[in-house]
Amino acid sequence: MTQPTATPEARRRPTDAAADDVTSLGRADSRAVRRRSLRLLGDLLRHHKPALAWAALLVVASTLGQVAGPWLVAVAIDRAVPAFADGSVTPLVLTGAGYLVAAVLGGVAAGAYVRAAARIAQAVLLDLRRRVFRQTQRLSLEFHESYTSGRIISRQTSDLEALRELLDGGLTGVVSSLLLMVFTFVSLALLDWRSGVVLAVAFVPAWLLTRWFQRMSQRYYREQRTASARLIVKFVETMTGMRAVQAFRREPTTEAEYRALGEDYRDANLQIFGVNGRFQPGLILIGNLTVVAALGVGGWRVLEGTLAVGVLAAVLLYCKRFFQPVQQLGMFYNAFQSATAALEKVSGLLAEEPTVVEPTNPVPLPQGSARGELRLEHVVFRYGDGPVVLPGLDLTIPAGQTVAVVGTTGAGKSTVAKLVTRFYDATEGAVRLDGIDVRDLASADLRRAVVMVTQEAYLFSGSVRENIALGRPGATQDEIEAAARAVGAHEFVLDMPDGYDTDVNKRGGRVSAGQRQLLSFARAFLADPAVLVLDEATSSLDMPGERLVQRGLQTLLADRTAIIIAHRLSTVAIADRVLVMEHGRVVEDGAPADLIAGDGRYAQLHAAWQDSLV
Ligand SMILES: Nc1ncnc2c1ncn2[C@@H]1O[C@H](COP(=O)(O)OP(=O)(O)OP(=O)(O)O)[C@@H](O)[C@H]1O
Repeated sequence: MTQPTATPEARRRPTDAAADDVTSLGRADSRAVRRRSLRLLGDLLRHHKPALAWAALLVVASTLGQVAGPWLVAVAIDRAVPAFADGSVTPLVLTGAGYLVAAVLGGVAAGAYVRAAARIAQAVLLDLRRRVFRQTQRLSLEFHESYTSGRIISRQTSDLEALRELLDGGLTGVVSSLLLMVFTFVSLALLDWRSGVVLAVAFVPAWLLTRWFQRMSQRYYREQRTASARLIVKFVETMTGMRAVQAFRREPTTEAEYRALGEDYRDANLQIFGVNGRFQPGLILIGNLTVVAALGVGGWRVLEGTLAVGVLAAVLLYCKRFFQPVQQLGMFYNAFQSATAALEKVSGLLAEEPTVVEPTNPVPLPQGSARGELRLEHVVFRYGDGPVVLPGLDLTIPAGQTVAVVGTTGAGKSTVAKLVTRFYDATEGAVRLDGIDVRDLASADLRRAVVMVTQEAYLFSGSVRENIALGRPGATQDEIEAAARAVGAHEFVLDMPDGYDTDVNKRGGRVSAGQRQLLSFARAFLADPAVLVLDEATSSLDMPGERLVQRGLQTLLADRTAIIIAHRLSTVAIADRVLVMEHGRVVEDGAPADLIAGDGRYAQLHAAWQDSLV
């Protein structure tokens, strides 16, 4: 029943988000990344088949309208004008009318095509935006602890923006340009195959130049996107850590780092322009040389009398037109490259699998709710393929017991909290709630039974009421107030400008660290879990604040299993049992009074703490 835990090897997928910052991929990886991007694109477009077919019809119609022009010019010069000279006006009127109809229909179809393509593009972008957001919420904490928020922001912003730019105009242009080239070539070959050969020969250097451009710009676009992501990451990191930056006078260093990253980004952009600067004129040159060659060969044949003047005119128009879309294609190719690189990154993010997986056949809790007995059975744990943090932990916490976990920093206390709350899965062994492996519990059941209150006590934008109600959506005002009263938050909430309706992000709605803590206690009280995990919950409080919180805490902990990870030994006093951890092992385990009476680690810690109070 238990889900197999992913091995570190299985978790490392070089083509996925882990390889995000790599700019030059090997051939196989590059192909895998491309396949993944195309799969995503195919999946996104799957729902738009009728609309795509309609857009394809429109673009074909508009291209036919465009390539009909030179053909009609040839007919007009070679047939209609001589016929007119002979007194017959009908051929000239018909070709003129045909030209007009082709031009109008081509224009109308082109307009309709742009609108149809834009509708598809916008729908695809909305879908992608939602997928990225849903995926980032779905992924486990392990992912978020390594894939920084800055990188996710750059997926949601600059990468989706690059895709938007392509889909908004570029792609429509690429499709119609390609089609125009193919149709132009076919029309030319049908009209005069020898000129078709001239064009085909000229296409070889153009194709080689385009391949070179593709290769170079692909590399530089990858570099550009990576440089842009790094820039965003640095910016977000500095902004979120502004207090630390200012407190430690890191401004000059961060500025220098940011400047260096900005220069990398500039250089990456310059490289792209360098490649462009060679590609565009190269193509123009090839295009003009082709026109010269077609004119030379065609002119000779006209003089020989083997080619009609009208056909030569059409040939020249076709040759000129053939290279126009190639140039356009080159320009769109930039947007295309940028978007491909973005799609590669976004598809990498979307291909990530949560490391904490929902069981396929969840085991229900007996009687629908948990009692709260926790058992860690020979739990071995390491983060990814890092060093072993917990070498083998056996621990039983009976339902209703309050356990304080203390120990040196880095001993593995928070790790135990993350395993009990199943933000991570044990590498070996099992964590059981009421005898059931937490990996077999539906996450809804687990989250209802086990609630974690962290030091940051995060408040979402919205009112105080909404923030408390997060504990139990649908709770009544009375229940919310009762929860706030129970933990001692009611009074200060009433003192706020709009009481429970105060917006926590508006002026006057700002709360202190201790008050925020109490609000998160109220939230947890309302959730009424069987097991409560408090990670460093009291460490940021001053003494009076702490006393207030201490009282709230006692109410909160009554009748439920609790694990408190605390640096403040005053919190430990309310615990039934203390665990002292060191290097991932429990080195002492007993009632606080018993441990203080002894001469172990906790007795020393306690004595040192008491000394610090006087
Ligand atoms: N997300 C992570 N990725 C990799 N290693 C981690 C991660 N979180 C913690 N560690 C490592 O695991 C070990 C235990 O960390 P943990 O946070 O559990 O310690 P702790 O006892 O809670 O420490 P503190 O009291 O300082 O919070 C440390 O060596 C730490 O470097």
